[in-house]
Amino acid sequence: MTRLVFELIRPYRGWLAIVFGAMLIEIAATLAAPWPLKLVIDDALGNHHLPHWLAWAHEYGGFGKHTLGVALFAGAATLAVAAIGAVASYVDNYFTTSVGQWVANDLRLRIYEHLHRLSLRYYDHAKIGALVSTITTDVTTIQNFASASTLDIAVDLITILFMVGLMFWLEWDFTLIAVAFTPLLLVFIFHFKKAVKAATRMVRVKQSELLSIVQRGLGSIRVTKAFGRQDIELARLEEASHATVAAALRARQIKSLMSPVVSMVVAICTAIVLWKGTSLIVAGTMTVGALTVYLAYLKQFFKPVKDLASMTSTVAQTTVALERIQTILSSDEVIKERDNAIDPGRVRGAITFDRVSFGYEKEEPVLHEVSFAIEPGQVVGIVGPTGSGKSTVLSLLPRFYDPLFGHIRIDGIDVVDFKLAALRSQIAFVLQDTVLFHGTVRENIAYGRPDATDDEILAAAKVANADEFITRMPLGYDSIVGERGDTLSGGQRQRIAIARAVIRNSPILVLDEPTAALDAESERLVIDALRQLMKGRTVIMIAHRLNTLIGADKIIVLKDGLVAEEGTQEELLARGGVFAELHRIHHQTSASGVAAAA
Ligand SMILES: Nc1ncnc2c1ncn2[C@@H]1O[C@H](COP(=O)(O)OP(=O)(O)OP(=O)(O)O)[C@@H](O)[C@H]1O
Repeated sequence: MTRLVFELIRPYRGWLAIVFGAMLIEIAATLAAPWPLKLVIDDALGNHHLPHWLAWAHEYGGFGKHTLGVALFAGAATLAVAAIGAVASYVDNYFTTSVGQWVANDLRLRIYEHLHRLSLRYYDHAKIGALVSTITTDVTTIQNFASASTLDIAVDLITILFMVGLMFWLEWDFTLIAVAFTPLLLVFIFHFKKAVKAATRMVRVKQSELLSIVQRGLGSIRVTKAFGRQDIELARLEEASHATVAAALRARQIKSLMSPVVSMVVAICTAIVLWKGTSLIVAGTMTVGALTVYLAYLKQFFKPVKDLASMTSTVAQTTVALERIQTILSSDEVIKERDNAIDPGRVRGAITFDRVSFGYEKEEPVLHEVSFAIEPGQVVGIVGPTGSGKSTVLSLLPRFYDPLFGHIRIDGIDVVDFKLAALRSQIAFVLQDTVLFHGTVRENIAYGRPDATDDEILAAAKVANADEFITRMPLGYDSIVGERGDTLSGGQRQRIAIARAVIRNSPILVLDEPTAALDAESERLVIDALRQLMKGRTVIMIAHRLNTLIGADKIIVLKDGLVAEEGTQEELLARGGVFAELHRIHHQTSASGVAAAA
């Protein structure tokens, strides 16, 4: 974690040096502030002359030659000290805020970039709400800390040291009594730090859970409404919200003890100083001015101590935030690219699976030694009962996951030897349910290739049978779709997805039953568009409904993660195995469906 902190602040060390300089000046100003008061009490009102160490001031405008001259000097000194302190404080604030903002910016980008590099395996377990919470709240906590307290702790410690030094110089024995309670305070603060940290961590965990629940609940609002289960969602939120309140109150309870304890210690020390100081003045061994400086210091001496005490909670929050960020950054479930990875340019599209075994969890294999070969330009259907591993086979091809054993090759090159971007650019997807991003239709089509020209986008939409409905939209290609944009029908979304794939122009096309959710008319339009898209490409398509195996040259039948059969439709039917059985069930259900409808 320390490494992370150093990495984060390294680019800003110049600014931090300025901040540190400004803070030292502030400390000097703080230490100097009570001295003019001492001058007024001891020298203006007392012996009417500046002390000998200020003799130089006699030369200037009569400062110090008479009572009011001393007072004038004290006044001028107060102003000068305040002005220097104010400038230093401005510089300090300006640069610390900048450091805070930029550190937060760097962190956000770094986490988001890392999240994008993580493999889908990571997201099988991760809670998106918690990740959102880290990239927003935890980063803001660090930003606030960096802006407000980065060097405050160091400065507080330095101030305390200097003050104790000066107090010893003024009256050492007296100081010993005054600060005798401080170690007790430090022990107290140290012990509380641990409790505060644990409580803070719990608060953040509960807050993240809250966000996850809201995110999940709103994400599935259609289902919730359809089943009228708002009460369950509300109850879930209520429970999490109560847990958050309980955790926050527990943390508050611990933190609330800090301030009163410190205040009591301050009061005890001040009482001792007042009592002992007065007796010293009466005995003539101490001046009234010295006691004033002493009391001012004592007040200021406990301010940093108090700050440090209250900072324990800020420090705890920051440490917890850093821990949570570090957990994300250190998760290395990344699909790794080899150092000597290659970009072979456009492939021809030959695909081989060579004894590929895979499981989402190591102990639960989903694919067992799956082997098959696909020629460039072939159309291959993958069929099999539900849960047999069809989608899994497809997600291994672009390396969403890596196989546990075996090799997947494209044009004879192992997919792990490709540069990731090069590998993925060879493959276009049209899936069952297409996600449209918030943006124009144009941008959504160009998502397949951001540098596509308007003409290319138009041509792709035409091939995808999408141009006709897009031009009928009020703003045509500039209509906003996706989240909170115009809603499109399932068939229209699929045709935009096909246009996306057309524009990507990849040699390999992966279809995961893109017509599954469509009515007959939309299905006809989409299949028509797909036929156009499939021309000249290697196509792997998953088919749950066997009639969607449009013009497949070959069918691979999976069962329980094994390749059960392979061949053309005719061959497989003739064989009377798994495929023939699926075919029989399929026709039976279609027939009974037709009978029921009749
Ligand atoms: N992300 C995941 N994490 C853990 N297990 C998974 C994950 N995705 C799928 N599985 C499991 O892997 C097995 C194969 O799933 P897969 O989705 O590949 O089958 P499928 O043949 O495509 O099924 P369907 O026809 O229902 O879509 C199933 O047992 C499934 O529960």
